Amino acid sequence: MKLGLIGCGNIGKFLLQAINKDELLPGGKIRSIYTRRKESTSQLAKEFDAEFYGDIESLLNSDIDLVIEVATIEAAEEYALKVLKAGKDLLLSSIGVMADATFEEKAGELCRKNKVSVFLPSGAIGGLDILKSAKAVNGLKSVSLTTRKPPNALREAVSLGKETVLFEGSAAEAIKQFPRNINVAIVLSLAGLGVENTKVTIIADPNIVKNNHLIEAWGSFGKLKLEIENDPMPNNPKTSYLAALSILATLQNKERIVQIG
Ligand SMILES: NC(=O)C1=CN([C@@H]2O[C@H](COP(=O)(O)OP(=O)(O)OC[C@H]3O[C@@H](n4cnc5c(N)ncnc54)[C@H](O)[C@@H]3O)[C@@H](O)[C@H]2O)C=CC1
Ligand SMILES: O=C([O-])CC(=O)C(=O)O
Repeated sequence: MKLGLIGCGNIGKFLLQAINKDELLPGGKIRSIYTRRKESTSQLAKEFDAEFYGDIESLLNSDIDLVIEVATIEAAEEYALKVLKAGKDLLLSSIGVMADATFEEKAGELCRKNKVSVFLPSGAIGGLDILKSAKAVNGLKSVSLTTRKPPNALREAVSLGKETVLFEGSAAEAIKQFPRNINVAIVLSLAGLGVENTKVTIIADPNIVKNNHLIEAWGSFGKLKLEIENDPMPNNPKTSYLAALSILATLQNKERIVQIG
């Protein structure tokens, strides 16, 4: 698998180490990287035997077949469709971009036309397999997500003395107000009841140090209650380590003949 990266912060560096150094994706290599930070990324690219490109067109013209976006929703909005137009598969970490139905439709059209795919990792949560199974017979009735993070992992590091509910509403509204923090709500919506019908609560809790996500759902299958207590990435408390792991796992799974789940 010949891979390109858009963005190279915490998750990007994790992938460089895991794939190019630790060889955790057999036959896979990150060959090309695009960010807007020429100095620091060129240095990183050299260290991990990849090529730095200062513009997206050059990245897309390089010898890669799948692009991993690990930047921001804004970057995903700007570049995702270009990736598909260029005939490359796309893996998105900023899944919030898919909350926009028009964007999702355009991406689908390009995938069909160019015979490419979009991969959406489960990110910092789990339980998507259960929602998908429940939905198979339209038997899913309710899905909610309660995200609880330390204040420094939320927004522009809110400073609060006590537990505070910052948001209650739909996943569609949550991602508008918290584009850096709640991509998980959108992947949950896509697997389940959609962005308008997935309920989200975001709590800043000064008494915790981990990123906590509680998923509750019910339907004709029964009831689901799944709580994840995520260790944060060492250099970015906003991002859970599991989000980075899930990208690597998605790439590993793509190569498997026996598909699990
Ligand atoms: N699906 C999920 O569960 C989760 C998804 N995420 C998504 O992953 C993204 C990356 O996370 P981290 O690596 O921790 O963030 P980070 O802030 O450490 O790194 C982001 C990188 O993207 C680059 N970047 C920003 N805008 C860009 C642009 N327009 N063009 C090119 N590069 C650009 C930055 O220079 C930086 O290198 C987050 O912004 C978030 O959207 C994060 C956590 C969980
Ligand atoms: O990493 C997490 O816990 C969740 C997150 O930031 C997101 O979904 O954007």
